[in-house]
Amino acid sequence: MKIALIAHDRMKEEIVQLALAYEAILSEHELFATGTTGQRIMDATSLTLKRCLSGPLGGDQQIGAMIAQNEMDLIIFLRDPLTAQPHEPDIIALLRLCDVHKIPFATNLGTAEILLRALERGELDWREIVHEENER
Ligand SMILES: O=C(CO)COP(=O)(O)O
Repeated sequence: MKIALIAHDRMKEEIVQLALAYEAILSEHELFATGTTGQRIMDATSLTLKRCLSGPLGGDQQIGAMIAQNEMDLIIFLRDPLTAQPHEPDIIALLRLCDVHKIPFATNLGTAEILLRALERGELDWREIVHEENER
């Protein structure tokens, strides 16, 4: 599965802790991240992530493009609910595309943990069927 991990600055420590706690599960998947988030996770874990640009420089849009092509299977995006972001339109666009393609999307730690446990139990395997149908 292709999983994107993204966090705003005030949430970076949370996503690093999440990646550490779920490293074994995450290591079985293809991981993507926005620039700084990806670097922080790679510095703290043994995970390898494909890093896009930093969010404000277009990283959200790069991940959004993958979602638009229905290539992304799970998004964990720990958004900062208390700080305005200069690239808010990119963030909203990413969210909207997840809804268009029915991609599981977590915006906080509570939901992120539920989704990662569901992933471990194989409850997101329906995404493989979506990919097979897209290839036809
Ligand atoms: O701004 C972001 C998401 O909107 C995250 O970008 P960075 O991971 O580069 O900080």
